[in-house]
Amino acid sequence: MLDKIKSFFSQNKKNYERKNENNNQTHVKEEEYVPSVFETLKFNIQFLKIDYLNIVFRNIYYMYDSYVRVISPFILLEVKNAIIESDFQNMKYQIVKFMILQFISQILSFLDTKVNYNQYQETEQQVQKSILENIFSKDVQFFEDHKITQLADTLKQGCSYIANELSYGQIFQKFNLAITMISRMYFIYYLSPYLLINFLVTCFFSQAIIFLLILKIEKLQEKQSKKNDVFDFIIDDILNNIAVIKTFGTELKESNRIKNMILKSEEESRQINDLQQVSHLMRYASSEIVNVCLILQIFFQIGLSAPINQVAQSITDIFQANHYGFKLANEIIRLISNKPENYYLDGKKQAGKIMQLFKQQSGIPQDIYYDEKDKFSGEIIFDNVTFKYPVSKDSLAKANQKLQQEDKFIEKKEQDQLLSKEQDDSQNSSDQDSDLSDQNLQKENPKLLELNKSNSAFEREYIINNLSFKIKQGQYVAFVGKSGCGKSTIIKLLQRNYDVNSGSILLDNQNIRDCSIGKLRRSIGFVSQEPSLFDNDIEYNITYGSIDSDYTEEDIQKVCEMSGISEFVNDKNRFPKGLKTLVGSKGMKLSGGQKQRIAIARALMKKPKILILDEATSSLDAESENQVQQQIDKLAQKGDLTLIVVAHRLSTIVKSDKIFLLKHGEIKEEGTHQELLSKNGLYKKLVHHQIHFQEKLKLQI
Ligand SMILES: Nc1ncnc2c1ncn2[C@@H]1O[C@H](COP(=O)(O)OP(=O)(O)OP(=O)(O)O)[C@@H](O)[C@H]1O
Repeated sequence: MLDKIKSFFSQNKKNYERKNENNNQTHVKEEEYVPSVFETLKFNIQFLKIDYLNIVFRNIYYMYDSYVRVISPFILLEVKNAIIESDFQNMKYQIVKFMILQFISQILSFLDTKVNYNQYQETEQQVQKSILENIFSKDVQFFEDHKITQLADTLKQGCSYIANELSYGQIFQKFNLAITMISRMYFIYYLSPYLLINFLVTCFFSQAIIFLLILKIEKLQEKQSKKNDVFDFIIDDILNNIAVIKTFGTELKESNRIKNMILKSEEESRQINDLQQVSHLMRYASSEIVNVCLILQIFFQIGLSAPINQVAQSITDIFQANHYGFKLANEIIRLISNKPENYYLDGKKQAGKIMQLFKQQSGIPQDIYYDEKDKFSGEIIFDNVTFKYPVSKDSLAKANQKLQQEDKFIEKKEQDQLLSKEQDDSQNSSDQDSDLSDQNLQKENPKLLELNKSNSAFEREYIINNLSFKIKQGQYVAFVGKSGCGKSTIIKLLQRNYDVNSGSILLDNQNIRDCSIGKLRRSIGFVSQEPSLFDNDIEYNITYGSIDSDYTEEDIQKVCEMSGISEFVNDKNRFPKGLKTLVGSKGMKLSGGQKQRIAIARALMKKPKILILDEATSSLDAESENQVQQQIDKLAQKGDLTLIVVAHRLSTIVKSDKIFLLKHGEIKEEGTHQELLSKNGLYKKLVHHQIHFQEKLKLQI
């Protein structure tokens, strides 16, 4: 029988695996970390804010409640005996005692719910704050390795999980449940020790069968939850790229992709549902079987000598105990089984995700508290810098997934050979084989690549090679070069998004590795090619750059003039609300040029010492670009700001003090526009190329 059940499961498993072979997952999920119960407890406890009054109250309540639970069946038995013996005085006394005990219990229970709720909320807020601070402390590499939706998920679900685990209710309720279970068992023992033995044996036997079913359900649920993560990721990707989907008219393609995923997951849900129904049925049936066994025993052992109403009451109490007996049997079976990871699996996984988040140390320490006034003056030195991008976890996971698939393929080949040899015994061998392949996938594969270990599969090429240059304070410099030559990488290194592999970057002669990252970031104003705006009004976005709200109306007007915002925001027809106009999600209600100007204003509000414009005017039309350029030139003339411009359109940088021409991460030429032209080198070629291209365009028009 057991073999049949096993082979039914293994057949299902094989079908399931076969159906999933064609499911190409675009997103690779990190291995889940499942901590032990003790680890989880140790981790959770750090968030516990101890409120002694609260603990004392809850302790009293649960002690009292446990006492009532223990004593109640005995009082009711007393009442019955009093009725039988016609001792009405005692009967009245027992009934009043019982009612008072229950009444106090209800009042305490009401107060307890209130106290517990407050405790839960406080803990949840505390956990939220800690997780958020932890996320803020991560460096850029971390966010390249993690999906934002998954982080948001961890933040939301993790908080409620920990808060729930830590609410005193949970801790004491478990204690309370244990006392109740023991007291009920004692009551049955009090009636007859044989009754207790029968009760425990039948409970354990039925629970063992149900446990097997639950294991299967949990495994399926785990697989489904992994699929759901991929599904969430794809939905997120689709929504983020909705404009692309609309432009390419690929709605049907995407909806088919989702439909296929839903169909596959529906199949799994159906399997889970079927198994759950069987398990419910078994649970119900086993409970009834236990009851019948016990009733029979009562009639044959106690019933013959005891009055009928005492037997009836015993049966009622035993039915109640039945429920607790099942619980106890289930927990014990789970603990003694070799599958401890299935014990409170969901909760532990939640804890595991948060623990991983806390364990991962940020490569570059991120200090979020700093002195606003402490800024660099703006002198920059790159001294023999080399750099290559670190290997991302995603590419590592993808490579490892490939290795695992290769292993699985070899494994399958071996299995097929085995199967053809042992055709007679095919069901049993397929069962073992599928188990084997699953275990092999999970066990540590020595071939799997590890992060931070050099491996030819991941050798990245150097993007920056022995780069040295100096930018004086207040200088206006530009970086030019072909796409992919490393211009933006230099900017990222200057902001210490990544650490250099060798050499050093100095600001005011201080290595940026040795100074606070807060000071560095507050000294630099940065405008990227595609600025990201907050879903709020224009003013909020502009003033976002000012940390301590230390600005006046004039400051706002000044940066609006400088960045060319005044020009469009004063148009009362199109912007009736002026600076209070909402920009929409990601600034979608504004044109590319308008967004760009807001980003420039935001960077200027920060009062930086170094302003970096990375292709910042590329999305502006010729007229707007010219206007913004004039403002940039004015800023540069003032000389109190070091200005670094990355530009493709060379016309925008002719006025710069120095131009660096890059090729493969190396400076090939440097000097002013005129100096470089007279060199007759790469820069001149680039200029000629652009002039030629523009003239060609004009002719076509
Ligand atoms: N986060 C990253 N991880 C891995 N490689 C990267 C990353 N960012 C950029 N690269 C690679 O580094 C190289 C230099 O990129 P970079 O953005 O610095 O070029 P660029 O000169 O600014 O190009 P463009 O003018 O097109 O913006 C490119 O080959 C690019 O693919």
